[in-house]
Amino acid sequence: MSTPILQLKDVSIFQGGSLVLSNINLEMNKGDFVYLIGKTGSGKSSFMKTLYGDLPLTEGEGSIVDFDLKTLKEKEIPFLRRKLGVVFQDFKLLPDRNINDNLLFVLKATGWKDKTKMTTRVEEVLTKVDMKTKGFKFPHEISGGEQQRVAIARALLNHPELILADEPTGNLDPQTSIEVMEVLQELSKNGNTILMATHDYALLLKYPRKTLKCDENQVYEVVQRKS
Ligand SMILES: Nc1ncnc2c1ncn2[C@@H]1O[C@H](COP(=O)(O)OP(=O)(O)OP(=O)(O)O)[C@@H](O)[C@H]1O
Repeated sequence: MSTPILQLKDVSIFQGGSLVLSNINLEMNKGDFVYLIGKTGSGKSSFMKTLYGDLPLTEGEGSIVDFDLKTLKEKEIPFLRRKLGVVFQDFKLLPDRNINDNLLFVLKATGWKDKTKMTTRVEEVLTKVDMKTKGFKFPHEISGGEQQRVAIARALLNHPELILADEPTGNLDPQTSIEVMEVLQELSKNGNTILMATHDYALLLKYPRKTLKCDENQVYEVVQRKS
């Protein structure tokens, strides 16, 4: 059997010396889709930050895309991030360049050299999120939902083994949230592995998947009934 993409054993997460979450146990394998839910301040972002190396893992055991989170060194973090696709609530596109150049910038920064291959890859990921015809536009010239789709395309550039989406629909209206969710569902159907933090319960009901809830410093699985 192949090793899990993500494995957490008895992990506790701290912020500024205070316990945020304790006794987290989670295993994710290729193709899994898992939601992380919980109220504001319950620890979802701290959980995500631990996974992409922004918050050190000090208690428990954790491995992610073949990196050991407990022994992760500062200089390994860029290599970890290359195997992850991280999507944030606020898109984080560079405002001073168009969509194509936003994506090319990431490819250059991650070591791509061949111009033709780079252009092809940008087209491929923009096609996946249905944004191929808008690559010439600047971020301020497209809607919030479109910006988030571009941010998802950017996350896909280096064929991530795991996509971490932290409140990807947090800034979007309900209809646009569904459009972004459809993109994530399609990626999931095609074998991508996705962990998504959200407080949007309407999405959970519409797209039921395994759900972990952060509450009162604990993380536990919520059983959803499929209708
Ligand atoms: N840099 C920090 N230093 C100290 N405490 C922090 C820091 N960041 C977050 N916290 C605290 O950790 C707890 C969890 O915060 P976190 O941002 O992980 O929650 P969240 O569930 O993601 O909330 P939200 O939905 O508002 O983003 C909160 O009590 C918060 O005040």
